[in-house]
Amino acid sequence: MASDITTVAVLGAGSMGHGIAEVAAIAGYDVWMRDIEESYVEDGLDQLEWSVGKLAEKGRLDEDPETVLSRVRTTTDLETAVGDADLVVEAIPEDLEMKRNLFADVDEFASDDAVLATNTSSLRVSDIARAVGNPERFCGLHFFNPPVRMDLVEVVSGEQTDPAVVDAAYEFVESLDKTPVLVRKDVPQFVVNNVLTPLMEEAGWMLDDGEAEVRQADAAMVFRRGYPMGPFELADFGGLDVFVHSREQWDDPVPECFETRVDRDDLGRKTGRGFYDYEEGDGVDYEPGDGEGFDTLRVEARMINEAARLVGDGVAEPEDVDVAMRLGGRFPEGTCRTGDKVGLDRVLDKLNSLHEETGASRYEPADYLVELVESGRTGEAAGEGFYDYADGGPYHYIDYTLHDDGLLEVVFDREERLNALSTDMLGEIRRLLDSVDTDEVRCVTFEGAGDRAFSAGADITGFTTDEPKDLMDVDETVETIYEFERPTIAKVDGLCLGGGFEILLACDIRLATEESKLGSPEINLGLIPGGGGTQRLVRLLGEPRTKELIFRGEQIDAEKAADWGILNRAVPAEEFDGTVEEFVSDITQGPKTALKVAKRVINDGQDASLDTALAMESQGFALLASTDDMLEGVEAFNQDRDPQFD
Ligand SMILES: C/C=C/C(=O)SCCNC(=O)CCNC(=O)[C@H](O)C(C)(C)COP(=O)(O)OP(=O)(O)OC[C@H]1O[C@@H](n2cnc3c(N)ncnc32)[C@H](O)[C@@H]1OP(=O)(O)O
Repeated sequence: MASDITTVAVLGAGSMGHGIAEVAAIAGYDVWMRDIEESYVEDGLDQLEWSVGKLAEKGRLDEDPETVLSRVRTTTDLETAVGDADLVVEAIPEDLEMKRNLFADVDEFASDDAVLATNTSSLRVSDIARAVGNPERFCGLHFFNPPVRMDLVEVVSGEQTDPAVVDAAYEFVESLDKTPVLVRKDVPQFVVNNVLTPLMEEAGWMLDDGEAEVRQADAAMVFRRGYPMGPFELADFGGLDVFVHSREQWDDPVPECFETRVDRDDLGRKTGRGFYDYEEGDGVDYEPGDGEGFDTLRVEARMINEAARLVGDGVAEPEDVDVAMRLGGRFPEGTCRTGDKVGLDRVLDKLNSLHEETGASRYEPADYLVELVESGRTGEAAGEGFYDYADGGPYHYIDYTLHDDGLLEVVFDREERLNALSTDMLGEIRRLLDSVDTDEVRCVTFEGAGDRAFSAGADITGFTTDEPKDLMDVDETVETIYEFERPTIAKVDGLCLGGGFEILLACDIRLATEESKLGSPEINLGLIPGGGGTQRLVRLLGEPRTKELIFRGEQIDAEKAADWGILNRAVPAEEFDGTVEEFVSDITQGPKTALKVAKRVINDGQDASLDTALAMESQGFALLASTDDMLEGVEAFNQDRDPQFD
C-alpha cells in the first residue's frame, strides 16, 4: 500500500467507480464506495462481488474473496464516505459542473490532507480542481475500463498540483500493481485518448470523402498494421456518442459519418447498431483480404503527429507515450516506436501533402516532428528519431539486471500480452546476449513479467503483419540462448507456451511453479513449433510423447512436465524463489570455465556419434586440467574447505 494512504473513498459506483473500488480493496485498502442512490450503490456492489468471485475462480486473488470484500463499505452519504479518507477518487459522469459541485462538498467533509483525484477522461483536471479551496492537493487518476483488467493509470498533474501529491498518487497506483504513466501537463484527453482519437477520426474523414470503406479500414489497420481493433470497430465498442461528445466538448470538428449515426441513435454495440449491425447483421465481419488499398500511413501519421505534439509540449516522454499506448490502447507497440520504424520524414511528408490538399488544421505538423526531421532524426534507419539507436536503442520489451555475483536476470516485459514474443522483443533478447560482457556474467535467468506467464509464445498478431522471414526470429533467438556460453535458467511461473516453451527447451536448467502450464499450441494455429520445438522435444521425450504434445496442442501441468523430464523441478509457489536461489548460487559460485566447457560438450555431444562426443569430452577435460579453477578446486579439496572460484 502507498505509505500514507490506508482508506480510499470512491465516488460513483458505476463501471469505473466499482472497478476502482475493487482494485483498491484487492490491494489491501479500506474502501468506501459512494453513490447518490441506494440502488446505484447496490448495483455497483453486486458487480464488484461478481468480479472478485471471478478472479478467485481463476486463481488470481492472493486472499479469499470474503477478506477482500470485507474491506468494502458502501454508503449514499458523502460525509461518511470521505470523512476518514486519505484519498478520494471521483468517478461520476463527465460533466464539469456536476464534478465541481461534488468536489465543493468533498472539500467541506474531507480532511485537509486527503489527496483528491478525478477519474475524468476528457476534462481538464485544473478546471475541476478550481472547485476546492486547496487545488494543490488535487490531481487526475485516469483508470481505463475495466480497471480490474487494464494495467494503465494516467497520473495527471494539474496546473497547481503539488509534486508531493503527484508522487503520492503515483505510489498509490504502483501499490495497486498497475502501471502509472505521468502526464506532466494538464492537456485535455491526456496521452492515450489524444493519440487514439485520430485513429477513429481520420478513418471517419476518409469514409466521408469516399476514400475508404468501413471494413476496408478496419481490416487494414488490424491485419496489415497489427492494431487490436479497427477504427470503426473501436468506435462501435466505445460508443459513437462518447466519441462525438469528447470532440464537441473542445469544439473539434466531427466527421459526418459519426454525426449522422449519432443522430439516428445508432451508437454502436450498446444500441445494436453503429458502423456495424449487431442485431440484424453479423456484427464486426471484416476479413483479412478486405484491407487492400487503404492508406494506413494517413491514419498513423495523424497518431504519430499527436505523439510528437505531446512529447514536444513536455506532456510526456516518448517512453511514457509508448507504455501508455501499449497498455491503454492495447497497441502492439508504442506510437513513437512506430514513428521511428515508419520514418518520421515519411510521416511529415504525408501530413504536409494532406495539409496542402485540404487546408485542414488537423494535418498541421507538430513543431517537434518538424524539428526531428529537419535535424535528420528521422527514425531508426537514421540512427535517431524519438529514440536514440546509437547502441541499438532502448530496450522496450525486456528488462535486465546484471548483479555483482554475475547473475544476469532477464525479464520478458510485455505483461499486457502475456509476454508474447514480438519481433522487437526477440531482437532485444539477442542484442542483450550478443552484447553483454561474458566475463562479467556467470549465469542467466529468464522469467516473464507479472504473475500470469513466462511467455504465451510468439506474437500471433504479428503473424499477419510481419514478413515470413521475421517469423524466423524465434529460431535465431532460441539458438542465441542455446549457444550462450554461460548456464541459463528458465524460471516459469504461469503459462509457458509456443515460442516461450521453445525458449525454455533451449535453457540449461528449467524450474517452474506447480501451477504452471506448458505446451506447444502451434498446431491450433495451423502451424508447427519453431525454434527447435519439434527437434529438441523429440530428443528429450522420444516420439510418442512429443507427437502427443504437438499433435494435440495440449497444455500439460508442471508436475507432468517434471515427470517427463522437461523440467528440472516443479515446486509449490512458496518454494519457488528458494529453489531458484539454490541453483543460481551453485552456478554463480561455480568454476566459470568448467561450466562453459561442460555446457558445450553436453550440447554438442548430443548431436554427434558417441565416439566423437567422447573425444569432445576428453578434449574438454584436458583443456581444464591446467586452469586456475582446477588448481583452486583441488587445493580446496586438500585443505577441506569450499573452493573460491574467480
Ligand atoms: C514458433 C512459435 C510459434 C508460436 O509461439 S505461436 C503462438 C503460440 N501461443 C498460443 O497459441 C497462445 C495464444 N494465447 C492464448 O491462447 C490465450 O491468450 C491463453 C490461453 C494463453 C490465455 O487466455 P486468457 O487467460 O483468456 O488471456 P487472454 O485475454 O487471451 O490474453 C491476455 C492478452 O494477451 C494477448 N495474448 C496472449 N497470447 C498472445 C500471443 N501469443 N500473441 C499475441 N497476443 C497474445 C491476448 O490477445 C490478450 O490481449 P488483449 O487483452 O489486448 O486482448
